[in-house]
Amino acid sequence: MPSKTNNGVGIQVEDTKICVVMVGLPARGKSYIAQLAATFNVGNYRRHDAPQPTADFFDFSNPEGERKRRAAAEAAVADMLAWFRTGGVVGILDATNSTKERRKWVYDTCTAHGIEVLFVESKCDDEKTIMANIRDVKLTSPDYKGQDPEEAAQDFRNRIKHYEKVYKTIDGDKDEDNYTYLKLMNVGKQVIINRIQDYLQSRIVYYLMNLHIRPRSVWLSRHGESLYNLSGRIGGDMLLSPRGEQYARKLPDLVRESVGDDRPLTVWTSTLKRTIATARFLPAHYNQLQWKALDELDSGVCDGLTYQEIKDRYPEDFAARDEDKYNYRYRGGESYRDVVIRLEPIIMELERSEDILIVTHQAVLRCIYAYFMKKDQAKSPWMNVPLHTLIKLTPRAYGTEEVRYEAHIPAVSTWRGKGSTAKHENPTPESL
Ligand SMILES: O=P(O)(O)OC[C@H]1O[C@@](CO)(OP(=O)(O)O)[C@@H](O)[C@@H]1O
Repeated sequence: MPSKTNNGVGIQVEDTKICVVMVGLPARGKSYIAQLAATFNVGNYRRHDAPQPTADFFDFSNPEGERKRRAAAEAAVADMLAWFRTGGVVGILDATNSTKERRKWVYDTCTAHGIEVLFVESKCDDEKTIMANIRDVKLTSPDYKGQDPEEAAQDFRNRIKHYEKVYKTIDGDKDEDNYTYLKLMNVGKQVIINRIQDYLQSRIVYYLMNLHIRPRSVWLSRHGESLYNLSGRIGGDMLLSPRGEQYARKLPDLVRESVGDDRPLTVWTSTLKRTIATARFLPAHYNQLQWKALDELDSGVCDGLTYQEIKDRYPEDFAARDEDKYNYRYRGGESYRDVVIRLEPIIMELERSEDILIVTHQAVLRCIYAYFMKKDQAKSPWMNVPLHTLIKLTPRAYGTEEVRYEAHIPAVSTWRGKGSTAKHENPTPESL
């Protein structure tokens, strides 16, 4: 019997481990979807042996190609199993897994190791989406690095043709009816769900059903420098300093420079004065929404104190927070882990949306940034996120692209190193 544990939101869940196995032809958004957890991308293993193969490598009647692709799949699965043994919970096996034989092998191997399998098939016959994916892959895949874009696109189309010859959709016939699977047709227009059995599987399905693979960007900004930032106090609901006010006035230009004039944008702020004030000069035709879930980490009894005051009044708490900043919960307040959990609806809505600009706070921004950049959430509380900087994140099949726009308006640093109570400390290179 599997044991039961608390999943951090107060719900008892079975101690399950799940391998999400992607299925589908190339250029159907699989790698894009798979960006979102610990991913074992068979292509990355194959590139050790065959860094930039042409399309005929993927011809299923090419024995050399077959052998190398099989070896890559075995290496990826072996590493994934080792990762599960170190405590991993949800792993993604990102490959085409386009034949029944390959799926059976993955299924048998995982279940023999006590790991549940959830197949996620992305089917798509919408030419526009496929072309956009081909363009994206051609621009970002290491397979085509340094190659002529047109030739790369043609070669990639030929590769897809080879896969089409052997590809079998998961059709729920007698061979595959016992599998747990989610089939997403044309980027979620139609969805088929088969044999979803437990809590974790249903959470993954809920999450995947909210994803889309259309191109979009997310812009992130902290509020302008606040009066509390100036005095080194945390939390509160203060207005902006004169330099913070300057940033608010400059933000529309920074946004225009990055977004362009006619692209529609939705702006999300927290419910606190400093983010609302920072967003107030943005064009009136941008939809603006305030989210309680974007409010700054609640510092409970320490709200409004400086780090020195916290250390003087609550020395044990100060030390405990430095010891484990991600899990430490302020008395009467929150931990970073709490913030990550309360951000779930925000992440879900972000995944459903097109272009969004979020004006929020240091702790919240660290968590959102870590999510998109696949950084370890447990390390994110020590990350430096400077004031007066607009960050543009664009999720792509092979990672999220980042561009930063600096307003060149001076602001204090609110970064703090472990053990320090300094008010405006300079960030260390590791924190950047
Ligand atoms: O978790 P640490 O590093 O203490 O930083 C979070 C803190 O960042 C601050 C600034 O120091 O956020 P904010 O951007 O909202 O002003 C504090 O209010 C908040 O408590």
